[in-house]
Amino acid sequence: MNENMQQYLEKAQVLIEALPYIQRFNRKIIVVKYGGSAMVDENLKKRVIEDVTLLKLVGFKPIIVHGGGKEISRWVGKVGMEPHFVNGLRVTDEETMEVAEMVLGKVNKSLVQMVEQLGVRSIGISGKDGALLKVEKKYAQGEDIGYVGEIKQVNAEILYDLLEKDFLPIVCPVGLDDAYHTYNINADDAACAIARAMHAEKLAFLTDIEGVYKDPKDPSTLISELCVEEAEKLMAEGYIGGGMLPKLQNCIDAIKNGVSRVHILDGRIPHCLLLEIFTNRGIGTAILHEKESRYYDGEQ
Ligand SMILES: Nc1ncnc2c1ncn2[C@@H]1O[C@H](COP(=O)(O)OP(=O)(O)O)[C@@H](O)[C@H]1O
Ligand SMILES: CC(=O)N[C@@H](CCC(=O)OP(=O)(O)O)C(=O)O
Repeated sequence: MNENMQQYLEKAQVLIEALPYIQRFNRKIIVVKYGGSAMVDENLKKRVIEDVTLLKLVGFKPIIVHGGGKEISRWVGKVGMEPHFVNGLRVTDEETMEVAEMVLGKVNKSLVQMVEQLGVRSIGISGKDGALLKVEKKYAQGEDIGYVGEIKQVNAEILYDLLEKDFLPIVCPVGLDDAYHTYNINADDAACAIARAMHAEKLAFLTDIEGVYKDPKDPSTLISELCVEEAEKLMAEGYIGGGMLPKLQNCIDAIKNGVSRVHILDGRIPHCLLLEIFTNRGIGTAILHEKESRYYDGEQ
């Protein structure tokens, strides 16, 4: 066999290895939370969008829920204000809300544009559209943090309709309360609530860190599997900080409420989503109901 033929066979082997995973996730809903921290590099952004588009084209039903926290902070700074967070949630006064909605809207349409460019039909909506995300005011440990919303209802039929018509929905985390005021929603909260309401098979958080660390300053402490009990213990003991707090809290919530597989992945690794879904390479941190192997052989 010549060298060329050998290379072709290796490529075919890679493709055929994806078959059990394609069978397993065929027509299944996968919610991808695309964090603002992993959006800063345009090339990586393109890779992420290519991955999600590929998932759509091979028969999965992906939904993107995006953030944009870093970009919001940049613009908040530009208008002369200081960003403030309590437990990973942005303190959102009226002016901050205005900036956040503008920035998130822009991020939303830029992602739609990239998906459309790859030939897949996409619709970008905020939680206001069709009252997708109904909220009530959220407090951070009793503290008033302004227009921050806690999701109390997801009108999932809008997303089912979009999926039915073969669109790739892209959701931005802004919602309405009963009095039709605008609220800022942490994108991890939005992704989790949507995954629960849509009975998603998988929820993947793409962020800018390898996964959950016991000590973020020590790379050898990366945790590849975390059951709910261990995750709750890590949070209670103060090992988790910043934006990882709402993320991990939402991972636990999703797992407890019927989402089968929840992962925190490093969006800085090109094609991390494909690697996680189509191989058993085990990247990032998998959150599990209880201790089990994160791998499956594709025949379950
Ligand atoms: N124990 C921990 N393990 C991993 N990351 C942590 C931990 N504690 C705090 N973090 C921080 O959480 C950040 C991820 O949250 P965030 O910046 O909000 O990302 P995203 O924009 O993707 O939601 C990491 O970059 C890291 O600085
Ligand atoms: C209430 C709250 O914190 N809202 C977030 C919404 C965006 C977000 O969550 O973006 P990332 O996923 O990139 O962090 C914020 O204003 O930053």
